[in-house]
Amino acid sequence: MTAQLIDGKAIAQSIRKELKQKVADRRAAGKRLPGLAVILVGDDPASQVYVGNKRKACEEVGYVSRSYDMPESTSEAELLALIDTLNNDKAIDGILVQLPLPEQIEDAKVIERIRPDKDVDGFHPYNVGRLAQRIPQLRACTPMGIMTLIKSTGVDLHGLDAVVVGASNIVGRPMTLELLLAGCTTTTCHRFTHDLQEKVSRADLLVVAVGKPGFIPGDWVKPGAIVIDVGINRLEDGHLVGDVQFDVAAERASFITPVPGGVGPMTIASLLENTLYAAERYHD
Ligand SMILES: Nc1nc(=O)c2c([nH]1)NC[C@@H]1CN(c3ccc(C(=O)N[C@@H](CCC(=O)O)C(=O)O)cc3)C=[N+]21
Ligand SMILES: [Mg+2]
Repeated sequence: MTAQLIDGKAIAQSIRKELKQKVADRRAAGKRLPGLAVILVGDDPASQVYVGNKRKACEEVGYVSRSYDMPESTSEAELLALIDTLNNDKAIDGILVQLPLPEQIEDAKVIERIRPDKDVDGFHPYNVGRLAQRIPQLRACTPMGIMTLIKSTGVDLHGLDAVVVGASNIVGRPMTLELLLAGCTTTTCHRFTHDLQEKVSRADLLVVAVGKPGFIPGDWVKPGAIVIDVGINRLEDGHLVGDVQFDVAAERASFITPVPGGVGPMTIASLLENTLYAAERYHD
């Protein structure tokens, strides 16, 4: 392998260490602990793993972590009522509603009900709009964590051709906005894109978030490119793999993220950063 691994697990760990110190400083100054409410509706096993990791990370850094587990049958009105309560709760700086939600609940309605100053996922149209207008406040966690990973390489991003594969509201779109803000020339690819290989193979910086194991063949990667793999796909044998064919891509890339231990832990680190930001900027 010629690429350098970007160790998301280690970088996330060092962010948590810094946050833990900041929480200790707050405590010493007689300030309140940051508080995060994590809501899980239903019993999707992957969601349970992610939410468990978020709650654990919260406790590690010393935040108040409140958990709400609601049944699959929860109505939209019941979930909105809980959000209203948490919106008015002075001990809560951030509210995270784990996606996907059961089909009787409209995601957009729930996201828009969360007060923008408690939207630590950065999914509310207010916060997305702030990023689009290059005055970000709370930023979507996965793209924010990826920017931290990319910055750790020390590579100057100005003028790089960046290609994002995937255009979801939670990763692809805000990712493109982040890269644009950082000075890249951005291309966003999606299900209607013609000649994906041609786009991917001219990327100096490639971010893939499609959720299909090995979707991008390694030999599409431009020699020297930075490759960020957001996919977390569990194979039948229990193995986790990304959206990029890792072994071949790692022979060509300059830097590459592993799966697991790349983007996933950074998503959680960014959530914790956002929660402290919300406390300090909006609620102190
Ligand atoms: N409202 C909301 N906010 C989210 O941020 C959100 C969400 N909904 N729904 C689902 C996605 C996915 N996501 C992950 C978080 C941590 C890992 C993570 O910890 N990954 C570990 C491995 C985890 C494993 O073993 O499966 C790693 O990559 O090393 C992965 C994925 C947050 N998401
Ligand atoms: Mg992720």
